[in-house]
Amino acid sequence: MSAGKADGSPLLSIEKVDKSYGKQRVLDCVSLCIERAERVAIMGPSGSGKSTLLNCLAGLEVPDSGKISFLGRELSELGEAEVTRLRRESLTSIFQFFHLLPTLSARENVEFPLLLRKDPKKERDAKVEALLEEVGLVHRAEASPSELSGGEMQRLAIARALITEPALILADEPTGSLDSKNSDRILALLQQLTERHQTGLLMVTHDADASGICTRVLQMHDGQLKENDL
Ligand SMILES: Nc1ncnc2c1ncn2[C@@H]1O[C@H](COP(=O)(O)OP(=O)(O)OP(=O)(O)O)[C@@H](O)[C@H]1O
Repeated sequence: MSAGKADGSPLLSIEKVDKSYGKQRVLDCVSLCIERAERVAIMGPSGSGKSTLLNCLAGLEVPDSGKISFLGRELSELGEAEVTRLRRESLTSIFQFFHLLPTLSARENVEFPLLLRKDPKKERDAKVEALLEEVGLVHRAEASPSELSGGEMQRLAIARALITEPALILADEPTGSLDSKNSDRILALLQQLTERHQTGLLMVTHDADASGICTRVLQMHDGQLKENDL
């Protein structure tokens, strides 16, 4: 079970986070609180700081000041190994260009996070099979990622992101490289699976349809985050 899931702290708490590259302030006093199983979209112009915020949340960038807590645990107080484990198991990501492992089959890509934490084979097989079924890819389980369509690759990436039952999925333009039919299918799947598994979703997107599956939509402008009136 994911650390801290049972206590009363919010899923994610961001308090007054600042980040600059040289003289450019990219995140300007960003604060945000996300409750468990909430789906939140961040929209805003190119260069406004959206990916930088996601990178800070994923532990890939370190804010200059401010506080980020995930399930009550402050990221800056965790060691590198713990942040890596968090990203692998509790706070997983999906991306515009999927980031699948090209030398592994579809099934092995989904299984990989469970192998890393040494789950027994029987459990791994059952979980992988169930998730491949949920994303409609059982028939493509032995294919390599390069043999899959863009929509199939993103469905596989979603299965891999969900296999460890994370508390939060970070999604950076998850429909950015898909046509509208595949994009609709991915969004429906993301909504359905995050609801079913009670997984939080924080999505950066330019796509109004994508933000439509979220319960809250925020706007980023010049490094500042503002809530939309829906
Ligand atoms: N590692 C870096 N070093 C220097 N500047 C950076 C770095 N990463 C991002 N930036 C700059 O910070 C600003 C914000 O970038 P960021 O990628 O967060 O924007 P974004 O809102 O995600 O944009 P897009 O919608 O185009 O992906 C941009 O001006 C970018 O050039």
